[in-house]
Amino acid sequence: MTTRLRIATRQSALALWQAEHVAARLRIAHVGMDVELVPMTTRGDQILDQPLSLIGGKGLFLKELEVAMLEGRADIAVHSLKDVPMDLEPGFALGAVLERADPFDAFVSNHYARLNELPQGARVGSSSLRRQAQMRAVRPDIELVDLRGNVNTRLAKLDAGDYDAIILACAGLERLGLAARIRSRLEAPDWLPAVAQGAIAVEYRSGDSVTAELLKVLDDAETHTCVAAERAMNRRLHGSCNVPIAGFCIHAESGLFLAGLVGDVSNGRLLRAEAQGAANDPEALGHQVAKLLQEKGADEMLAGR
Ligand SMILES: NCc1[nH]cc(CCC(=O)O)c1CC(=O)O
Repeated sequence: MTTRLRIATRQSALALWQAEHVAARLRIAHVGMDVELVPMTTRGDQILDQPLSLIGGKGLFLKELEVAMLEGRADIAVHSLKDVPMDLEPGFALGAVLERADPFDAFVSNHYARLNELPQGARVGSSSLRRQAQMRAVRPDIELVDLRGNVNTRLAKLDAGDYDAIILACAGLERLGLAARIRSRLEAPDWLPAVAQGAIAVEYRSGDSVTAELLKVLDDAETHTCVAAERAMNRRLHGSCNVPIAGFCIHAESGLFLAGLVGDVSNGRLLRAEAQGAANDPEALGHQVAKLLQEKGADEMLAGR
């Protein structure tokens, strides 16, 4: 039996919380197992002065962790699934998707309780094209200002007075004990989250069947199914980094329900589509919603035409 499992993780407070959470779950599930964190810095963490889309996208947050697994310095890596590219590097797979936390975005401000209370021309910080496009759609008057860095850095910039409000994921704030910063939720169906937002995933070397077996206990089937539909939609719409795409799937009594959205940051135009599908084929539903969006012009919008 494997007695030791090492978890590669980024060193942001959120990443460490998530890795610790997975470690604690593994220790409970596999009594006597020695579970350790292997914290490391990624290129995505180092380059903070440029938009992610220009420096190589979300994969930058995974690379160093994958190298650690290849070199045998770690056995698994823990990620926010929304930061994981639609196609993993060859030789890697997701061994578990944990039960989803609050999937929605949070409106965070020291002066205003909700989006529609913001004065004309207020400054809102977010570097997410998805958040920017939806913001532009509901409030074309808002001045969108770039804001990168980890959750605490972004809150510090808000508190310094650089912004009237910022948009963050509820899940990240809750995990860091910062739920009190959530002034209101930006909820479906009006405002859609990033594909897989709120879900934590565990990556491993796909040949490592021993580790795969150990991870199974962490998997939440319902979350896994929903994020499979969302990620299938995103993959079909093409997976280039940080695109203005949102998607949210729920498991209703009658099956899966997926809502998708593609936006244009320059003018706040949004394309929306939704469909229902069978719970045993989330990919088919994802592809169906992607097709509906493409029929409305998603490809042209995403290509900037
Ligand atoms: N882009 C960074 C990131 N990746 C995952 C989360 C939140 C946690 C989650 O979605 O599981 C965040 C912070 C944010 O968007 O506010």
